[in-house]
Amino acid sequence: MAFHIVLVEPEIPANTGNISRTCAATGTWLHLVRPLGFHTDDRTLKRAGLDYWHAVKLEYHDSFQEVKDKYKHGRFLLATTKADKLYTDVAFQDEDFLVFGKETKGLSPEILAQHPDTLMRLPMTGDVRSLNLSNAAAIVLFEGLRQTGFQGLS
Ligand SMILES: C[S@@+](CC[C@H](N)C(=O)[O-])C[C@H]1O[C@@H](n2cnc3c(N)ncnc32)[C@H](O)[C@@H]1O
Repeated sequence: MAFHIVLVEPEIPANTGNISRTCAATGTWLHLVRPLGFHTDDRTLKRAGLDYWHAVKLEYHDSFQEVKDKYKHGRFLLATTKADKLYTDVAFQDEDFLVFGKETKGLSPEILAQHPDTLMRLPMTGDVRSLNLSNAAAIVLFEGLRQTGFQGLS
């Protein structure tokens, strides 16, 4: 049993590398939806993931729809600055799919419209448009892990 992180068309290799390390440390699946803004042998990607890539449960997909078709019974929770609901008000469940958008544009209006009831946002103040992708993913994932009693190894 584990959470799933879905990155839709990620562009910056260091962000995906950081998230891969977080996934490896927590037993979380990582789903990368193409097109990716980097080659999978990118040095920055590898460096950010350190030598933990072998421990990542990794899948590639050609579209977000492909993820949904494969995991028909999955619950997809979408992180977006455009949500009303705070991520801390979500009751996370083991096996949830936590979905994040690309660095420049976020999730498309079409994808957001498919899941109007499961959008969540991280609170922000000031003129900042958004948080860094890998920070947003880690914050949401660890809230889900906290709620579901993840203890890790001592
Ligand atoms: C760098 S942000 C995308 C910024 C994009 N300009 C936008 O406005 O959506 C990359 C991804 O991180 C997540 N993210 C960043 N900040 C967030 C926030 N405050 N609330 C929810 N998700 C956030 C979202 O999934 C977003 O698609």
